[in-house]
Amino acid sequence: MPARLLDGVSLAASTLETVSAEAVDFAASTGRKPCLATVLVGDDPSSHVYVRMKVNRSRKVGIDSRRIDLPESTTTGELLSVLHDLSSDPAVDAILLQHPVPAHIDERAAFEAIDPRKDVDGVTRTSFAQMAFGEPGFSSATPGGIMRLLDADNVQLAGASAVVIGRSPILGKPVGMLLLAADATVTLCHSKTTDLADEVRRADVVIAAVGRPEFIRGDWIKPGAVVIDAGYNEGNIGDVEFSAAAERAGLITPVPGGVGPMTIAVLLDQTVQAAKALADVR
Ligand SMILES: NC(=O)c1ccc[n+]([C@@H]2O[C@H](COP(=O)([O-])OP(=O)(O)OC[C@H]3O[C@@H](n4cnc5c(N)ncnc54)[C@H](OP(=O)(O)O)[C@@H]3O)[C@@H](O)[C@H]2O)c1
Ligand SMILES: Nc1nc(=O)c2c([nH]1)NC[C@@H]1CN(c3ccc(C(=O)N[C@@H](CCC(=O)O)C(=O)O)cc3)CN21
Repeated sequence: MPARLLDGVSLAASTLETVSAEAVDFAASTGRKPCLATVLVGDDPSSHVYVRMKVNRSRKVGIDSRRIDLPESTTTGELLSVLHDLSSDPAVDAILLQHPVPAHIDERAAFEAIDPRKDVDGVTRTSFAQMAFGEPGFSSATPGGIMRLLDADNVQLAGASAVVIGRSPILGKPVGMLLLAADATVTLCHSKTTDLADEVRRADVVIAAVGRPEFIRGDWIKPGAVVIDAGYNEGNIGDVEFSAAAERAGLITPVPGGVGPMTIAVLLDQTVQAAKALADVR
């Protein structure tokens, strides 16, 4: 029996209705809109597309954005200085540094230059620790979106075997922590994993976060499994071989229309939460 679809478009739309109402309330009480700064280093065309989507969506829900595009040749020191300035700028509530940065930049140092109170993309070690310990704080945007999708469909995670393919700092690793905090038995796979097919075959919940089109084969999927495809590759193609996987899965996210819209919804939700929290202490 073919899988049911997990609809990220409608969950994102309902989330953003609430976010938009909160942004209006914030503006009414402070006289300004919440403000998200996006920082992009280099000229990767798909990164520009993602940032543009985030900026457009912000505007629609009543969030201002400040776009900072830096050249490929930017040094770690220059990037840290931009991020420190944004962190101390009272007109900025939230900061997103687009991953990946060029290889010559120390990405971890850059993420740590973001004030954790403005870390709405959940990339600092403070946010990571909060996710790992199940404490309140900002989730990484995509992992947070994945958890909300699972929750909206009442997917049982306690005791489930969850297999994550990918361990990037913005996706695989933090989603692993959130699944663990939800009492799943978690396996994180990566490029050195010896038998990926074998790991995936055991999974009740599969999270694909590799960045390779249709890399996860449909016939690896355990019948009835929940398949979350976070991959977003050239041509709007996910990391899962969708049509074959949908024949076996119980529940599956489409690409587009699954995880992507939820990433932006969580980012903007957390932007309004950051603005409110900062306004209280300023
Ligand atoms: N929809 C959204 O909102 C959203 C958000 C973020 C990312 N994405 C998409 O998700 C995908 C992953 O993004 P990312 O930023 O996490 O990518 P990334 O930083 O390039 O990380 C990719 C991960 O996949 C692993 N990997 C690579 N080749 C592998 C192989 N042959 N077998 C097993 N694992 C392998 C890597 O392992 P090593 O660590 O060993 O190198 C790494 O951990 C991309 O398609 C990206 O566009 C979508
Ligand atoms: N720091 C950081 N945080 C991120 O969340 C992030 C990055 N970096 N780098 C790039 C990836 C890719 N991301 C995204 C975010 C949203 C969509 C998205 O909304 N996709 C829609 C399709 C929209 C369209 O193509 O028109 C979808 O339905 O999947 C895709 C990729 C977010 N990403």
